[in-house]
Amino acid sequence: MEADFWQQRWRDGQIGFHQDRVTPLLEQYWDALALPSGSRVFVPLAGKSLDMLWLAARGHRVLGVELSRIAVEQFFGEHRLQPQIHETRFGKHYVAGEIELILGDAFALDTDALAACAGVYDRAALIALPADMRKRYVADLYARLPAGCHGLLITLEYPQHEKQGPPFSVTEDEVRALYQPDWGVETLERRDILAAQPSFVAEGVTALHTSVYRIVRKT
Ligand SMILES: C[S@@+](CC[C@H](N)C(=O)[O-])C[C@H]1O[C@@H](n2cnc3c(N)ncnc32)[C@H](O)[C@@H]1O
Repeated sequence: MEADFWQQRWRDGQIGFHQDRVTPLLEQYWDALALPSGSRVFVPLAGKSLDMLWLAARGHRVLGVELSRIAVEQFFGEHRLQPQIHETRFGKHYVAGEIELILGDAFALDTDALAACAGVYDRAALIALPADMRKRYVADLYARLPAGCHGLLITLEYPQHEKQGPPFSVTEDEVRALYQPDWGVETLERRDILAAQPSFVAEGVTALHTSVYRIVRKT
C-alpha cells in the first residue's frame, strides 16, 4: 500500500488494526528471543501501538517508524508523553523516555539508522503490505538490520481470494522464502483465530490463522 492510502486511513479514523491493549502473543512469546534488557528494538510500521509501551516497560529502547503524523501525535498524546522533537534526514524524531518514534518512511531508513537494533518486532507490518512490497520490505529494510538481530514476527493466513487486503494473507512458505537464508526462521505457534474475528467472518472469510515466528539474522 502506498503512503496516501495509509494517510487517508488515519485521517478517516479507519484504524481497525489498532488494538486498545498489548498484543497477547507479544506478551506470550517475547521472552523466546532472550533479548537483554536495554537492547534496542525496531518497530517498523508502528502506528500508535501500545506494544511500544510494553517493550519499553520491559526495559528496551524502542525505535519505531510511522508515516502518519496523526498516528505519532495520538501515540504520545494518548499516553500523556511529552516528546522532544528533532529532525534528521529520516524525518522528525519524537523521543520520550525510552521510546523514539520517527515520523517518516520505513523504506528510507539506512544501516546507520538501524545499526543499534538488537531486536525487531513486526505485528501488522509485513502483512500490511501487498506481495511486491513485502519482497522489497524484507530484501531492503530487514537487510539493514545487523547480524545477530532477533525478531518476533506475527502474521495472518486466510484464503486470499475471500477478502481484499490489508491485512494480507502471508503463508509460512512465503515467510520462509522472504527471510531465508539470511534469517533463521522458527515457527513458534500457528493458531486458528476465526471464531475470535467476527469482522473476517462477516466478509466471508472461511479460515483464519495467526502465526508467530522467531527470526534471527545470520549474516
Ligand atoms: C496495519 S498498521 C499496523 C500498525 C501497528 N504495527 C499495529 O500493530 O497497530 C500499518 C501502519 O504502517 C504505517 N505505514 C505504512 N507504510 C509505511 C511506511 N512506508 N513507513 C512507515 N510507516 C508506514 C501506516 O500508516 C500504519 O499506521
